[in-house]
Amino acid sequence: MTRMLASVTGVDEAEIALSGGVDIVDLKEPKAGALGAVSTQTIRRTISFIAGRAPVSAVCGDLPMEPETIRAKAEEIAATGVDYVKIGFFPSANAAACAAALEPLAARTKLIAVLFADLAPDFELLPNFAKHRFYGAMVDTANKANGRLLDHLPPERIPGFIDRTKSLGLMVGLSGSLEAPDIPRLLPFAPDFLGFRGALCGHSGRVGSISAEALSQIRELVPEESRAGGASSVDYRLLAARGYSPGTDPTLGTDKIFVRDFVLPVQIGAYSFEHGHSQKVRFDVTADVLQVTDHPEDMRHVFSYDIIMDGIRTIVARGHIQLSEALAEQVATYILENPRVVRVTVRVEKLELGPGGVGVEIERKRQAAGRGVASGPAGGKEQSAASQPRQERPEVVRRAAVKPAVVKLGGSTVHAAEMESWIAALAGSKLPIVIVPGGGLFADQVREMQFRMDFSDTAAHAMAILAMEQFGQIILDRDERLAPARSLEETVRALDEGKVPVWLPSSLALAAPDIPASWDITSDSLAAWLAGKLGANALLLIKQTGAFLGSDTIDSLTVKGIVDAGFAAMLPDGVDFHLAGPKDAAEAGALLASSNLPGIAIAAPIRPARKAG
Ligand SMILES: O=C[C@H](O)COP(=O)(O)O
Repeated sequence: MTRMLASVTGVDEAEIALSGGVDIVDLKEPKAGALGAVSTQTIRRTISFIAGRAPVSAVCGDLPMEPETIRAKAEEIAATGVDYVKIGFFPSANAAACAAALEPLAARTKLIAVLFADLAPDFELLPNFAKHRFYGAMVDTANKANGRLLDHLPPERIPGFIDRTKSLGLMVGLSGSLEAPDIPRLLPFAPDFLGFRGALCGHSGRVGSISAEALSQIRELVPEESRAGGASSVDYRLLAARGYSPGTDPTLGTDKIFVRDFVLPVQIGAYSFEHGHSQKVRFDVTADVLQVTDHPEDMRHVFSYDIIMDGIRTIVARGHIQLSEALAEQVATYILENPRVVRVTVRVEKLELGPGGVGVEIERKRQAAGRGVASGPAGGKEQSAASQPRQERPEVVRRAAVKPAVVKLGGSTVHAAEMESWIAALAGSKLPIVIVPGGGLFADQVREMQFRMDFSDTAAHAMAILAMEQFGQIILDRDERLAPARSLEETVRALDEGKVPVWLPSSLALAAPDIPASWDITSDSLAAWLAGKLGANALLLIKQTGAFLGSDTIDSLTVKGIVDAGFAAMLPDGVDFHLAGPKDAAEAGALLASSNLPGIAIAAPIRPARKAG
């Protein structure tokens, strides 16, 4: 859930912020620069007034990037007892040294590094902040007269910043002259908080005073975490402005929100001559959006067309796309993730392949049940596992002392340099894990032989499972802390003995009635299946690609082919799903040794309530 941070100058404005339900009260003097500091006396008085009703942060000021200057000021601010200390990192060769100088303080106070979108922020500093035990990082703007955050950091670059910061275990925030229309554009990227000052001051501007009315408008656009123990005070009809619409008013109709003639340079095409450069592509999108009121007055009541354009930009920024159909499908999936959208038409047109345009137009609708993005059977040839009665977990699992995470190591890493580091990281995990080997190159050979020798999917499925065992033997061969596990009993025993079990799937998987013999079911789905059998807390898929984002969903990952077609239906409810790619290998060892999973968390699919039993 994204929290709301409000920058205030002292007790008076803190009172307005608290009354307005702000999640984090941030002390800052706007007249003294981008990160103008207030006096330590003001900080202490404000902390005393707030009395624990909300966390308090305070900024250190626009300081020169000198390690000793930064450290001394941060110590002074921390001594007031604030919950978070925000430190500005302006462009400097000393930035890394400044981060290092703060490590002793970071060990006892939550430090948040502030980078500036309008000052060419160096995101390569993010691993430094993590290394020196910072608590979080955020982006703000330094020159408040020079535009908003999105003017300097375009929407398509934000998911990468957020995902990388989160993957380093840092809290992540966005701010920088944010205004009401920016909020529905930024919430889909799931930052931990959005920071505001200017938008809270109404017409008086950020050096004026914050107003209760302006703050209330912003508050209603950032979904409020339901207060512990109390019912959420939020009117869910208003949450619809950001797509939070558990139950919109059925008496109201739909609006058509459209984007027309939106032309972008896109790397697209299956032909070799279409690779290595971009071509103009025109997008026409029309979304049927559930109304939340028939008297729209402001951003709380509308679905922003910016969300459509940001989604297209974000998808296009991921890299080369083979087919117009795949691009259209990804755009439709992204837009349908917003629960208020009930139908979307997407037209993708290449403009440079001839005198006219060529392309595709698709229409996709939301499934009526539950108005969620139904993730029904993933198109497997047989009945999907999700629709089959769940089998009871064996006694040995129910009695197991630990609930592991299941980690699938992609077989395509078998020839990659980082495979060794992945295996070492997994073998050294303090988090109880079970490794599921991918089929990778061995499974590719099965597909090729099936094409040449024309044997059945059933035979191919069995051979692909044996392919997983072949890669499993390679993994086992690399580290003595690993142990083979063919049954649930062997898996639990290995965990109890402090070993890391490597699942050799043929015994269990070939006998399982709820695993269809289909190419829709690969090691992704089998890892999800095992997670269900073991009652795992989490499932991590380690991929040889990094072409995914925290804003991805299981549906979008399926469309992109990053998870297999059966995965959505096979993933059990309640299992946290994570994805990691090559860039996560470097930090994986440290994270696993500290019982953390590498990679990024992917939102659980919205599923119609499953029938009990
Ligand atoms: O982090 C919060 C900042 O104080 C935001 O201030 P601003 O909205 O005026 O850029």
